[in-house]
Amino acid sequence: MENFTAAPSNGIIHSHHHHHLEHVPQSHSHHHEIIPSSSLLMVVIPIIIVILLLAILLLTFMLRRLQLSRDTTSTNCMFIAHSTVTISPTSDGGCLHGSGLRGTPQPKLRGAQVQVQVFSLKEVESATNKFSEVNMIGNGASGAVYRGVLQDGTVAAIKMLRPHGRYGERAFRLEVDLLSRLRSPYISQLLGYCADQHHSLLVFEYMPNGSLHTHLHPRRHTQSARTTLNWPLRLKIALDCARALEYLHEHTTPAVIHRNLKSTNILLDHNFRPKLSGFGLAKIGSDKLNGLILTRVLGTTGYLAPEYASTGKLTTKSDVYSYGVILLELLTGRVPIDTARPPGEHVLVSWALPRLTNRDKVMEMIDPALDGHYSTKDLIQVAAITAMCVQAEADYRPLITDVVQSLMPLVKKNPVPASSKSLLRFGHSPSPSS
Ligand SMILES: Nc1ncnc2c1ncn2[C@@H]1O[C@H](COP(=O)(O)OP(=O)(O)OP(=O)(O)O)[C@@H](O)[C@H]1O
Repeated sequence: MENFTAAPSNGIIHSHHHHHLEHVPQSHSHHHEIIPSSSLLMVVIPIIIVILLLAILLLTFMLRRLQLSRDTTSTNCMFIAHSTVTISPTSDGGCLHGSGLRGTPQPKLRGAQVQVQVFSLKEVESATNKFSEVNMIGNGASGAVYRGVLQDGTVAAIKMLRPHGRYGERAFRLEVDLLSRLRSPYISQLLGYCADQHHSLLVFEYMPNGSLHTHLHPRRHTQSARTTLNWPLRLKIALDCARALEYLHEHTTPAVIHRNLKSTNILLDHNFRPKLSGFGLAKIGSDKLNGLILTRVLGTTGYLAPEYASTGKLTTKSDVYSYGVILLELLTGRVPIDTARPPGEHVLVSWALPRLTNRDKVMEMIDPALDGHYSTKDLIQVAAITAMCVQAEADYRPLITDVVQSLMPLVKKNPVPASSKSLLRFGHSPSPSS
C-alpha cells in the first residue's frame, strides 16, 4: 500500500511514488484544502489583465503629460508637415505641433511637404484685434473669416471654425494636412494654423478682392466693395480655375477631388487672379478604381453632380460638373439655385442646359451686367464647353485638361487689362458682338 500525505501548508498532495500522483483521489475530507488548477486560472488571469490595463493607462497618461508640457513651452513655432498631421487641442491655449502619431483615414498624397506655421492663440487674437466684428470679412457655413495682420506684418485671412459645425476636427486636420502638401499659384495658400481646447483656426494668405461670388452676385452681399467683372477677366478666371482643378486632378498623386467647388470658394487676389480654397471636404482619389470613391454626399446644393448626389459615386468628373456650374455663373450672373425666379428657372443648370447649344438663346441668357461687351463667337464657344461640363452623364463630361486647352486660345485673344482700374466693366473690353 502506498502512502499519501496531504500537506495543508501548501495544499499540494505529496506522494512517495511520483508515478502514482495522477491517481490521487481528491477525497471529500481534503476538498477544502485543495484549489483545482482551473479555479486558480480563473482568479489569476483577471488579476493579470487588470494589472496590464492599469499599466497601459498609466503609460498613456504619462506620455500625454510629457507631450502637453512640451507643447505649452513654445508660443510660436515653425513646423514641417509630417507624413500625417495630428492636431489635438491643448487645455490651456498653447499652440500645437504636427506629429505623425495618428493617421487620417484618407490615403496619403505623394510629394514634397512644405512648412506650415503654428500660431499661438495670443498671436491670432492680437492680429484680429480679438476677433473684432470690424475685422470680419466673411461668414461661411464652417465659420467666420477675419482679416488680420500677423506679427511680421503679413496680412492674413483667419478662419475660425465653428466648434460643432459640419466642418469638425477631421476636416480641420484634413485641410491642414492637404494644404501643407499642395503648392500651386491657383490654390489659396495656407500660412498656418492654431488650435486649442476651444478654437480651431486656419490662417490663409489674404485675398483682397474677396470671393468670385461677391462680384458675380453683388445684390446678395451687404458689403458692396465690388467690381463688375468684364468679359476678358471672366475668361481668365474660368481658365485659372480650370488650371487649379487640373493641378488637383492631373498633377497630384493620387488625384485630389475638391468636392466643394463653388463661387464662394474662388478667391481673387489684388489683380483679380483666382485661387481655389475651401478644401475641408476634399477627398484623395483612389489609385485603383480610376479615382472612383463611394462616399457620403457632402457639398453645396446647386453644384452637386447628379450621379454623386443620388448614389455618392465621386470622381474627378463630379468636380468638372461643379466647375461647369461656375462657368454658368460667369456667363449668366445667376446663382445656382434661385427660388425667387419664375417657375422653371429655379435651378440654373436645368434652365440653362437646353439653351446653351442654341446661339440665340445663349445671347439671351448672358449676364446683363456685361452690357453687350463681349465677343459673340467666344461666348458661343464658352457656352459649348459649359454644356459639356454640366452633362448629366459623367462619362461625357470632358477632362479638366481638355477644358484648359479649349479656354487657352480664348484667353489669349482677350487679354486682361493691365491695371486694376480698367477692370471695371467698360475698361478694355473688346467691342460688342465681334
Ligand atoms: N483668404 C481669404 N482672403 C479674403 N477673403 C476671404 C478669404 N477666405 C475667405 N474669405 C471671405 O470669407 C468668405 C467666407 O469664406 P469661407 O471659406 O467660409 O467660404 P464659404 O464657402 O462661404 O463657407 P464654407 O467653405 O464653409 O462652405 C468668402 O466668401 C470670402 O469672401
